[in-house]
Amino acid sequence: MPATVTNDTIVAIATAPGAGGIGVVRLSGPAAPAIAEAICGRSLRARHAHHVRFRDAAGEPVDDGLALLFRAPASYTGEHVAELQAHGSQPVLQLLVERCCALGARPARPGEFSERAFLNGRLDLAQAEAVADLIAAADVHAARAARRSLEGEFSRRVEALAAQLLALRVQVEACIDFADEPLDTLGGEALGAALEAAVEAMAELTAATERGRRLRDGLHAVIVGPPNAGKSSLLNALAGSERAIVAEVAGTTRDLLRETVRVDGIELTLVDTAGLREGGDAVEREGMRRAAAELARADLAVVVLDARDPAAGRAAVAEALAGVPQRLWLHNKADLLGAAVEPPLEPDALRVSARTGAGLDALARRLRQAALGAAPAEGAFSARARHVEALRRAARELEAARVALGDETLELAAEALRGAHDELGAITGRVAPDDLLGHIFSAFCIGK
Ligand SMILES: Nc1nc2c(c(=O)[nH]1)N(C=O)[C@@H](CNc1ccc(C(=O)N[C@@H](CCC(=O)O)C(=O)O)cc1)CN2
Ligand SMILES: Nc1nc2c(ncn2[C@@H]2O[C@H](COP(=O)(O)OP(=O)(O)OP(=O)(O)O)[C@@H](O)[C@H]2O)c(=O)[nH]1
Ligand SMILES: [Mg+2]
Repeated sequence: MPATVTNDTIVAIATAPGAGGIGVVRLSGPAAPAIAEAICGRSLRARHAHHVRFRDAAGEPVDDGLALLFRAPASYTGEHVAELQAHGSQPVLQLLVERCCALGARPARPGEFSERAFLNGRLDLAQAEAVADLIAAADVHAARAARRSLEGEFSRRVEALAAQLLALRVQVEACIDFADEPLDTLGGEALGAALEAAVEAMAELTAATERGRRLRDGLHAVIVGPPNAGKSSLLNALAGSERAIVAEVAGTTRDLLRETVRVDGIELTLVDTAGLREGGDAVEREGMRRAAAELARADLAVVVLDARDPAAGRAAVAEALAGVPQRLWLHNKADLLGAAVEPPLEPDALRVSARTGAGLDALARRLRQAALGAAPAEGAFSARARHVEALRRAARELEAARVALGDETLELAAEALRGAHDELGAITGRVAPDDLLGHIFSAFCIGK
């Protein structure tokens, strides 16, 4: 664990900027009690609310409010913490911060309170990230999920898997010590079974973490299809306003158009793209290139075809779809279908009309399913792309361990298992390089 200087005392306004009913200045560090007591002009009993006058250097009252003292280690950061709860006036709060600094505190960096909570073992890294995600949550679903991660739901699952991997490492290391004997006689079969179980647990946790990541970041869905199929019309229908230009001529959309829309409580980044077809002028070809690049990063491709001739555009998009994790096929302009000539619909496709709105409810449900996966949202925890990536790397290491075990190259298996174990450690911060911590905490707001 990286050691940091925590013999200094930090201070920041903990409440949001702007005028408010109440505003809180928070101090953390060894001098927090003395600084707060100097400003309040009296001693403070830990975990008691005192109604006091906050005074400046000249003894003039700055404001009256409540003072709270938390003695280490029973505080958010694990250090001495003091709070001056004043009226929510920015000038008053700034005066109080300046006074704290004159008395020996220094302004906190973004996320520094939570960083200290992490460094003092009050929160692990995934929990500290969940604090920031809770604060930034866009809706109650995301907030509830962040709350579960803050409570340690995600961390416990990561740690359970890490314990499984540790047990495997111990077994493999033990076998290495008896390298002269064949693996069979050393319980190689049980080892293989334990590794399979870990692979399965890893896959399960990765899927749940993916869902948690989508709860936090939303689903990145890219609308693609042949020109004129109604992609821009669909974006407008889902966004509820005329964001994109719609026109009868094919090749209307050239550039990417991004919209954040909420569908059924899920945040979606929807991206409208240029229609894909052979040929086109230079601008249109650039548009198609951008569409393909956007697709390569998508969670979901929403493929829009013309319901009257769905086969027509399919070939043009097929190539671009390779590698996209999920696809949703739409036959748009259903309103133009005469009942008698309906072309058959493939099993997973939806028939919609961006013009009349028909089928858009069903589409919303499918988008929600795509975002959350098949599992219900109950019990969902929030997670970040960083966590998903670490789990993916861990899964690759496990795969390498499986191959190595099959080859009876136990040193390689041990090495791969160690790699997988360390990846999990980086999620909770058990193994955390300094630059990772700096990266994570600097994205917090000041005062958190
Ligand atoms: N006024 C105020 N409200 C706040 C915070 C705060 O710092 N100040 N929080 C800050 O983010 C959150 C609450 N988080 C907190 C976490 C731990 C402790 C604390 O004193 N923990 C001790 C005692 C445990 C107990 O008695 O429950 C400990 O863990 O040992 C306080 C607040 C949200 N609301
Ligand atoms: N009848 C009917 N017309 C539609 C529907 N959706 C789109 N259109 C019409 O189809 C034409 C093309 O729509 P756009 O939304 O611009 O199609 P696009 O796929 O974005 O086209 P490009 O940007 O050129 O690739 C317009 O004239 C729309 O009004 C629909 O559901 N029903
Ligand atoms: Mg368009």
